[in-house]
Amino acid sequence: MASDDREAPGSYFLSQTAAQKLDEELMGEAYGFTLEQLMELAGLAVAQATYAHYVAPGQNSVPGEKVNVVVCCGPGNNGGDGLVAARHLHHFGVPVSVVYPKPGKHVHYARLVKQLNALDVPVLSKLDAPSNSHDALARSTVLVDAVFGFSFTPSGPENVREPFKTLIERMNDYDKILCVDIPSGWHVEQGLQPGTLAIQKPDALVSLTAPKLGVRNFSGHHYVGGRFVPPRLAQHTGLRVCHYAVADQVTRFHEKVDD
Ligand SMILES: NC(=O)C1=CN([C@@H]2O[C@H](COP(=O)(O)OP(=O)(O)OC[C@H]3O[C@@H](n4cnc5c(N)ncnc54)[C@H](O)[C@@H]3O)[C@@H](O)[C@H]2O)[C@@H](O)CC1
Ligand SMILES: [K+]
Repeated sequence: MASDDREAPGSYFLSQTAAQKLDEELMGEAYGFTLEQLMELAGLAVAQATYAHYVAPGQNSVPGEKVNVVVCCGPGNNGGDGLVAARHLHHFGVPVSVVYPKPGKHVHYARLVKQLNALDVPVLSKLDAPSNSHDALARSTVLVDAVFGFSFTPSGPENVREPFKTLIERMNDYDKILCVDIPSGWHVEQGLQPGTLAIQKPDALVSLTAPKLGVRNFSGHHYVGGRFVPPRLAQHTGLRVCHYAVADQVTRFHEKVDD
């Protein structure tokens, strides 16, 4: 963290309302971003974190093991981030496919799928659980969880509706899961709720713009991406923005949680 960031007042964490409001401000009159721009930067950050965490030589990649990435996408903008990430991972040379059981209606999602089709990145409607856990390929499959983000609201005892209920159940068979913005099914402000269907054991997380209150006690590998918040907006909303190295789109979040 840069010293001037450390001295800034405010919180590292966003409530659900604050996250939605920040988005609106970024895309409003004063700051002039478009959703497509923010999604592209968010998805690029997710691809960079996935590459750094599972593919690049280092402590989390096994030498000689071939990584396959499956990006599981939901119907909203969290799913859109996943579609963008899949395209960048393909360009990074990583074998990648997409599971997209219920495409969202916004025209931009259709464009993102078209871009994946043009690269022959498979876009499938369901995730098949690994048939043989001893199989080397199954072991090296990494999942990117882009099913639900900060707009997820539990719907009663059956907190996730189909087809995402089945998808999340299947995803829980894997242990290398990197979550986009918040683990799917978690309460945005209260985190994993006992007895609910959700990603149970996320290995890594890329919080976008800033971590949400629900991941305050997240104990896995925590990254932050979405490098687009103007300092003036951060100051005005009381948000502490993480420091990024010169050309990086992601940074590690390992601040002592003291606010
Ligand atoms: N400024 C930022 O941080 C940015 C955030 N973006 C992404 O946008 C996300 C928020 O996107 P959205 O507001 O579109 O919402 P989400 O992607 O969080 O999900 C909304 C969708 O999930 C469905 N849904 C909600 N609850 C459900 C339930 N219980 N069972 C089944 N389906 C359910 C809704 O019908 C809706 O289609 C963020 O988390 C982030 O990933 C980026 O795309 C752009 C920039
Ligand atoms: K998610």
